[in-house]
Amino acid sequence: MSIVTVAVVFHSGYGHTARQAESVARGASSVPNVRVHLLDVTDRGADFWTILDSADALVFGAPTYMGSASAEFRRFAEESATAWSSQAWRDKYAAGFTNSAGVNGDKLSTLQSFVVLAAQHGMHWVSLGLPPGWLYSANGSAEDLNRLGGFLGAMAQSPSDAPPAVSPSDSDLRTAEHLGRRVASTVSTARGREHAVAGAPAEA
Ligand SMILES: Cc1cc2nc3c(=O)[nH]c(=O)nc-3n(C[C@H](O)[C@H](O)[C@H](O)COP(=O)(O)O)c2cc1C
Repeated sequence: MSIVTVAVVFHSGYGHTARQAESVARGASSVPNVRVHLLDVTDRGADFWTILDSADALVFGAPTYMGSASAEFRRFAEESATAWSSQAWRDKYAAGFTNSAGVNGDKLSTLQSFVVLAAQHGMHWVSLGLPPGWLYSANGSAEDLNRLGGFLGAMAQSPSDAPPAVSPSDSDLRTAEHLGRRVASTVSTARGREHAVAGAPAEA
């Protein structure tokens, strides 16, 4: 069984989205034969772009600032034009997550910007794959997975006066963990199929 690699590439100004990123990484790591890299766009090692170019999947994460991804993440996105020019990320898998203070907070706008970024790179988008929780049912609770009801990716909410030690909530972190697991499983299954097809005897 070959190893697949998932890179979680994120920005966090004050530490809340970093907790979400760690949860995504934990979920991806729970899938066998998966190697995970957790990469902060503002703290790059010399091999930052090499890791991204060689990963099977990239999970983009940023806080929602003024209705879209933070400027630091946008800088990274613009710098990825170099990878775009050589189509280095074509046919990789992509997914995304965001966190903001408002329950809505225009988080969808941030996730949509990640989808467009992935599409520009020719990547395959992996959705969250969870039904909406909480207020979607009279029996729902704030402890539900996907309590914020996103479909494109994992959403989290951190009240402005709550430190990262206590926010995002446990349910939002479990939702992020689910996303990481889903991306890693999706890539593992897809790469397994590709190997099976490559190894199959040619038809007569
Ligand atoms: C410049 C700035 C703009 C923000 N804009 C929004 C926003 O549009 N919607 C929202 O709900 N929260 C907004 N917030 C709140 C942050 O999204 C929230 O505090 C988040 O938890 C910060 O994540 P971080 O600790 O990873 O930076 C904004 C915060 C800052 C500093």
